[in-house]
Amino acid sequence: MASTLHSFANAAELAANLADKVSGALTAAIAARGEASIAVSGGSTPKAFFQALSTRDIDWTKVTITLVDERFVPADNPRSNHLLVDANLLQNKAKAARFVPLYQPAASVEEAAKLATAKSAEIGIPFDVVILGMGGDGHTASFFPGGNNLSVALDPQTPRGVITMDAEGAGEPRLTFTFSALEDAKLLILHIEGEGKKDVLAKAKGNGEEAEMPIRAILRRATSPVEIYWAP
Ligand SMILES: O=C1O[C@H](COP(=O)(O)O)[C@@H](O)[C@H](O)[C@H]1O
Repeated sequence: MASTLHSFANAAELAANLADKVSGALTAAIAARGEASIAVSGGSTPKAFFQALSTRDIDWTKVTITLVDERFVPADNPRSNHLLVDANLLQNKAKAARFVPLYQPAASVEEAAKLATAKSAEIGIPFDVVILGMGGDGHTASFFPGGNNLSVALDPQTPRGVITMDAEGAGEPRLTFTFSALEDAKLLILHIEGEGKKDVLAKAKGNGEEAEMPIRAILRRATSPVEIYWAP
């Protein structure tokens, strides 16, 4: 599917424009179905966008928020994506939203993935909005190059749900939605910032294996168009 690049002068401008775009999509979903869903990424990039979105005038009581991926750490761990969402998105008007975490306090990450799959199955499909990030190694969600479960994660036949991922570049064991759960979002965004990530994106758009740069799976095979939001 095609991708479109939206470039902004700076991160603040990007955050405001992306918050407007997402707010419009969530509001339209609520008008059409009475509810809306959004899966967001963690990492360092989305903070300003989360803060902008949290102030938007949406009927947040009808919005379910989840994560595209998470570390297998509890929500009070500084590396938790849940913590980032709590501190920056589940604030202001967005405090009224429902949050479905991927981390579950289970004995193993495999057990947590099963529990997260069951809990997230209650969210309507496809997601109304998915916001992906991208690492400098070309990973997105927790689709890491060299990941032990990468081929399963990227296989379009793998059912929607949450699976585990171990990879050298990942730090902790990870929980991630599968490609099949993310690729058909009604609004599919790739949010990246910095010249370095623009270079990584250009490389990902070139020839090469998906396993080498898993973002390629999204750029090449997502059934929804990919809206790329970039600022220096
Ligand atoms: O590990 C992760 O990293 C990516 C990118 O993070 P960033 O710090 O470079 O913005 C993120 O999209 C993913 O959700 C997160 O778990």
